[in-house]
Amino acid sequence: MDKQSFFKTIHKKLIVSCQALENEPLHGSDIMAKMAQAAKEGGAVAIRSNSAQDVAAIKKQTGLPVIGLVKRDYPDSEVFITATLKEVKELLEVEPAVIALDATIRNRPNGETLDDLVRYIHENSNTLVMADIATKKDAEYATSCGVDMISTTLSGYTADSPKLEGPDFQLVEELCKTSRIPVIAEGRINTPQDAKKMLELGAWSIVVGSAITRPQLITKSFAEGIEK
Ligand SMILES: CC(=O)N[C@H](C=O)[C@@H](O)[C@H](O)[C@H](O)COP(=O)(O)O
Repeated sequence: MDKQSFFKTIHKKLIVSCQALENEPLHGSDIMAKMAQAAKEGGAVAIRSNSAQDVAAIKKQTGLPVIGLVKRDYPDSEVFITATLKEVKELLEVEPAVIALDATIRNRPNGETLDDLVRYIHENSNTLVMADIATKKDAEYATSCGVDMISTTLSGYTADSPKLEGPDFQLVEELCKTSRIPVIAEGRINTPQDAKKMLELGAWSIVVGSAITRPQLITKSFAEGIEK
C-alpha cells in the first residue's frame, strides 16, 4: 500500500492494537489473527501487532494494513520496541505496511541510531515508519530522522514523560499544532469518548489496544470497579 493510500485509509478512523506477549493468556499468532478479525468486523481499518509471526498471520486473516513491531529487551538500553536492525529485518521479511519503532531520544542497543534504521527501511522497502514517542522533543528528533508519522505510544513509559492514568491529551494537542507529519494518538485510550476527543484535538488517527484486546485488563476494571 502506498503512503497516500495508507494515510487516506486510516484518516479519522480506528486502528486496533492486537498484542499478547508470551506471559499473556492470549499469546499465539492464531489467537491474535482471530482477535484482529474481530477488530476488523467491529470497524478497525488497520491493526498494530507484535512479532513477524503475528504480522503475517494477521495480514493473511484480515487483509488489513498492519503496523508491525518487535518487542525485545536488551541489557544495555531501555529501548524495547523495534530497537535494532535485527528486529527491522525480521519485520521486513513479512512486509508490513508500517514498522513502528521506538523513536525517543534514548540510546539504542549496540550504539545503533534511529536515523540509520529509518534510512534502511526506506531504502529497502515500501514500508512506512511510525515513530513511537513520549515527548515533544522526541517528536522533533524523530521528524528530523525522516519518519512518516508520529505516535504517542510511549508517553507515560519513559523517565521524562508524565505518568497519567488516562491518555496524554495535552501532548497530542501540542503535537497536532506543530507537527508537519501526521500525529497518531495512542496509549491508554480507554473509551470511545477519549478516542473522539483525540480526533477533535487533531489526531490523524487513533490506536486502541488494551481496552479492546486485553480481556484480562478489561475484566480487572470491572472486578475492581464493583469493589469501589
Ligand atoms: C507502552 C507499550 O509497550 N505499548 C505497546 C506498544 O505497542 C502496547 O502494549 C500497547 O497496548 C499499545 O501501545 C496501545 O496502547 P493501549 O493498550 O494503552 O491502548
